[in-house]
Formats: sequence, C-alpha cells, structure tokens
Amino acid sequence: MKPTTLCLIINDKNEILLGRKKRGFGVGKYNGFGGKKQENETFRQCAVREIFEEVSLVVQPEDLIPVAIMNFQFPYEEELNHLNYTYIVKNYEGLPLESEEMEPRWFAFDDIPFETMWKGDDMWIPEVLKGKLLHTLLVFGKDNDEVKLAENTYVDTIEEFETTAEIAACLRKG
Ligand SMILES: Nc1nc2c([nH]c(=O)n2[C@H]2C[C@H](O)[C@@H](COP(=O)(O)OP(=O)(O)OP(=O)(O)O)O2)c(=O)[nH]1
Repeated sequence: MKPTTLCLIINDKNEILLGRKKRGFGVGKYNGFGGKKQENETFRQCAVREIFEEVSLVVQPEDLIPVAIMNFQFPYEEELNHLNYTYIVKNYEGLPLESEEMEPRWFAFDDIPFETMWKGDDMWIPEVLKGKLLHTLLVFGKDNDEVKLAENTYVDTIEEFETTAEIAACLRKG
C-alpha cells in the first residue's frame, strides 16, 4: 500500500487552490497537490516537496495542518491503493505557477468544481474545509473512477505516523 500526501492550499480570501492534472493518473481532474512519499522523507517533507514541484509555492513542514487520513482502495487494481495524509495549508510563500504536472486555479469554497474532480471528493473535502478531522475510506469500482463505498469517521485528532503499517493499525482502531 503506497503512502501519499494531498494538500489543500487556502488563501486569506477563503479560496482553495486546485490544480488541473495535465498528465498521468487522474489526468484532466482538478485536485489538491501531492503525490507519493519517497523512502527517505517524512509525510510532511513529501507534501512540502510536492507543493514546490507542482505549483512552486514554498511551505514550511510545521505549517501543514493534518486534517484527514484517506484510505483510497482500488479493489480491481490493487497497486493503486494508497494511504494518504491530507493537509490544509494557510501559510505559504510565493505565487502559484503552472508546472508540467498541474495548471493551478483558485476557487471560492462555494464554487469548487466537484464535477471535474475525483467522484468522492464532494463528500469529504467540504467537511475538512469546515474544520472537521476525518478518517475516510473510499472504495472505487472496476473503472477506478466510480465510488462504490465512501465512509467518513470523524475523529478528534489526526495522529501522525511514518509507516503505512502504523497508519493502517490506527484506522482499524477507528
Ligand atoms: N482528491 C482525490 N485524490 C485522489 C483520489 N483517489 C486518488 O487516487 N487520488 C489522488 C491522490 C494522489 O495525488 C494520486 C495517487 O497518487 P500517485 O502518487 O500515484 O499519483 P501522482 O501522480 O499524483 O503522484 P506523483 O507521481 O507526483 O508522486 O491520486 C480521490 O478520491 N480524491
């Protein structure tokens, strides 16, 4: 199960920065910024690196606010399964720039383009934007697109671990 990160960047006008993915898995969809964690880095370091690579913003690891542990399950293509830390980011330096991977755009919270995003996003992103902390399970169908099961568990804190085994154990506890 691969470890990944996802970052929802928010400005002081209460807009969210999303990127339209230009290539690879999820191409064409708007999403937060993030990707696979490398072995030599922590989840927070991964998030900081991915934000810089994908949209040229500089974020300090301590300015990442963990808001969800996402369990993305693809039963028809299990190598796509991933456990993910999602962060909200309110402190960043620089201006968002388009990269080879992402074309960024700010959206008002009531204008998030869920119709051009991953299908389950409308059931959990609004919750974390409201300040809720979540453990979320999303199970995708045969086309790796349709959502077969979506389950939010509301939690009091997001515990941070560095191995997928520890994260999986934490999710089993609820
Ligand atoms: N918002 C959202 N993102 C999803 C969902 N399902 C899903 O796989 N993703 C995203 C999260 C990750 O950015 C990506 C899968 O991880 P990945 O590491 O293979 O893809 P990537 O191309 O973004 O990563 P990388 O090459 O930059 O490391 O897909 C979903 O339901 N909602």
